[in-house]
Amino acid sequence: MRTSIATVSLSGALTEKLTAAARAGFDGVEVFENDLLASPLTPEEIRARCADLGLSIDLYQPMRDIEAVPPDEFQRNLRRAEHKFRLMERLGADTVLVCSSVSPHAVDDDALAAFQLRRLAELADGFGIRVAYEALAWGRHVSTYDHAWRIVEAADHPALGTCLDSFHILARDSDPRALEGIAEIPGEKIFFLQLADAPLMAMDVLQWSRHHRCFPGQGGFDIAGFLRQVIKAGYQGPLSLEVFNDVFRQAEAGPTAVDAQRSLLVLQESVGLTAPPAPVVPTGVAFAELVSPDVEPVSELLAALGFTRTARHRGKPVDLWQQGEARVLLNTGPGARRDGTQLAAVGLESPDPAGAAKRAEALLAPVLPRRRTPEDVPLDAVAAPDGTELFFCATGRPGLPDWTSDFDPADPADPTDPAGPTGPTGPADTTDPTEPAPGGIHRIDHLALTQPWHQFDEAALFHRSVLGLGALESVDVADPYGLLRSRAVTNADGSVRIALGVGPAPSADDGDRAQHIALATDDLVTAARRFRAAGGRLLAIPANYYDDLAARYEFADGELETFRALGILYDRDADGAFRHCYTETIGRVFFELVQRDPGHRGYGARNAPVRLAAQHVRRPVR
Ligand SMILES: O=C(O)c1ccc(O)c(O)c1
Ligand SMILES: [Mg+2]
Repeated sequence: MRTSIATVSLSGALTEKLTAAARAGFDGVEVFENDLLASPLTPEEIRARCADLGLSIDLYQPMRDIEAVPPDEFQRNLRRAEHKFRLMERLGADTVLVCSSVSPHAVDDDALAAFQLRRLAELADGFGIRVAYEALAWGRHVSTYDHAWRIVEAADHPALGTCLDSFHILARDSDPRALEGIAEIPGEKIFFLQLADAPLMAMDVLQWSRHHRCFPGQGGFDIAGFLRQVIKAGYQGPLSLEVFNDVFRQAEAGPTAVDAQRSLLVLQESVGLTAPPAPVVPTGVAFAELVSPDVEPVSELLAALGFTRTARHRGKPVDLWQQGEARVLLNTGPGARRDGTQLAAVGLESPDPAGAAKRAEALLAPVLPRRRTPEDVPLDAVAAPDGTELFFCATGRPGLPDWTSDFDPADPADPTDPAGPTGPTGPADTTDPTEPAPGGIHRIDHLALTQPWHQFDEAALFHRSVLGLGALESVDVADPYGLLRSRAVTNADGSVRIALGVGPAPSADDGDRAQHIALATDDLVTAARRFRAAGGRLLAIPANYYDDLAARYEFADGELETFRALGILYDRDADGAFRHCYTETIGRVFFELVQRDPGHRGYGARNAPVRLAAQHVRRPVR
């Protein structure tokens, strides 16, 4: 179906909004009156700009407080409407949205509302304009779609139809049975369809609508179920996004428009209107790639964690550090000095790397060049919204490009290999790095990626739709200097877990942009002791935390004291326990050691405030 977006959904001046919408592939726009009023362009110039960009103006909106008013006031409303119809003629817009009245002068009289809307439609018809009547969820007398439709039906004029807005409908009643009436409306009388999702919240509906709408798939409403009813009705018009959102108002229009278009691509797929390449769900984490100008401290940290430097990239300053199935690439190339230490790329084990990249491309993810240099193995990779590069990997699978082919085993005898095979801390370790010692690390448990403040919802939708991961509920975590939101996306067996976070506020502070790599062990106490014995420093946790743990859970003799001594945090639910501890932070990055009971699906969210406070203690005061 055609796609459209309301200018109110994007930030910037009208021309910036239009450009962003066109670039993201929208077919049309709803011009919001305020955007037009504030524009230095004449209506004719706006019309021409839209035409140049290949955008139709699908709706002009809103017209307010028209119907069910005393006759003299209605006359003034008609005069106001006529002005707007002339404006729309100049603009080349043929449909106007009329919201149900919120005026204290409006009376509760459907017959009067129908009569006056019919008069308005007669006037509009003379200009070749159609009127789409929408029930605002907080309308004074008309607040439901079925009520608005009854009035439109009673008015019975070809230039009068209804506008369905998913927010107003689902915010009032999301029971699937309440939506069945939509399919009963003749499709040609649904003049317009506005789509918006929203997180489920208990708050005043007007505030909810004006500040918290989001794109389909980013909130808690069943937009697909709603859309199925609209399609059943026979609606033929555009799918138009109308999203009032405080974050999107501030964020750059270009990426927001892409996020918006992606939401519609996914929505259309979910109701069977389109069939893009299917998601190829990743089956594991092949590697995490750090870029760092600080090769020594990072190498020392990896070595203390029990990693062995097993290989080096043939063409680039990239080392592979390995332990069990956990692989960390340490890239000290040119980008490192510019960006400091950060997690720049993630290798995801993929059953079909090329298919995964096709899916990503179809959903507007930026596809990265397959080869960085002519010698490199061609790898499929895309950029996530935060810029993290996602490589679709086929590690050790014959017949498919294997990233490990770009690496040569580290050679202990090679005098040009300054770090030596185990890094600067020690001699060659002759044990097999794929066989972790007791208390060793088996694999990457999860990756935690802090998103730019305005891309949290986009990131969750991206990882779900592009990668086919499932999203858990978002959790709020108190940080001493603000609130952190976190939402995990995972595959079904938990072999890929990514915790997406967003920091308290826009800030240049590395701590607020922290990323971490959580490493799985079967024996955290031993792992923590070994790390310490190898010179590693664990994040110290306050004694108060352990007093609280003692109150909440029963521990075996001495266990709590051991946790206290090592800085081990503990959480438990019906699915088992989660034990974890943290290393110090280098640049944006720290490591977590995790011992997860098999059924446990959490990330220690309950402990996060304590961990965050402890990390702040170690950072300079602002
Ligand atoms: O919040 C509002 O006033 C408003 C205006 C126009 C709409 O289409 C809408 O859904 C809400
Ligand atoms: Mg609306």
